[in-house]
Amino acid sequence: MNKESVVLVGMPGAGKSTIGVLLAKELAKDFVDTDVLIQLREDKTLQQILDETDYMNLRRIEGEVLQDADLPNCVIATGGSAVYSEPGMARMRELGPIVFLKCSADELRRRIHNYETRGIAKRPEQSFADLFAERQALYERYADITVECDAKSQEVILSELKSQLD
Ligand SMILES: Nc1ncnc2c1ncn2[C@@H]1O[C@H](COP(=O)(O)OP(=O)(O)O)[C@@H](O)[C@H]1O
Ligand SMILES: O=C(O)C1=C[C@@H](OP(=O)(O)O)[C@@H](O)[C@H](O)C1
Ligand SMILES: [Mg+2]
Repeated sequence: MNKESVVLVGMPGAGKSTIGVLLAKELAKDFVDTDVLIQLREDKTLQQILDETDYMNLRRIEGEVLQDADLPNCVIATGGSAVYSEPGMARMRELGPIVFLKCSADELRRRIHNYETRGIAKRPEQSFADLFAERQALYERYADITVECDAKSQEVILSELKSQLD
């Protein structure tokens, strides 16, 4: 049996957590959301971590969680800021292919209306457009597979993703 994992990366709102669960079910793999691993390890919500410290601390913790990940045979939904940790992403690559769920800025704005309060690990004054541009390059750098997700149902994305994995 193939014990490889599949790692999903992309902007907040790209669908990593929701598509990840569906993909895990279809591939008969476990599902892990690294945001949940961070919260369990810290015994705090992501928002609490951001409120009590800062975005760099959240990124640091996320990097450690990714580096320590022992997650064979899983679909792994990472947080949008996972790509700031080079060692964390190196560990993800050991576990399996990295899939970039790619959405345009307009599509993300349609899906997510609470960018200021959603707990994004960004500089306080950083605009969404600036964050989008900065991150795009990082997702592209790490992606083995890219799935364009604009204006597609979750079912269509899932089937395109599965055929690219085959
Ligand atoms: N293909 C899609 N089309 C429209 N909305 C979607 C799609 N995929 C996910 N969503 C919605 O976008 C929001 C963010 O999804 P989520 O899986 O939490 O993203 P992420 O984990 O990448 O931040 C959710 O409300 C989800 O239902
Ligand atoms: O992009 C980000 O900076 C973040 C995205 C969140 O995950 P999702 O991408 O699943 O929303 C979560 O990891 C954290 O709040 C920071
Ligand atoms: Mg998520």
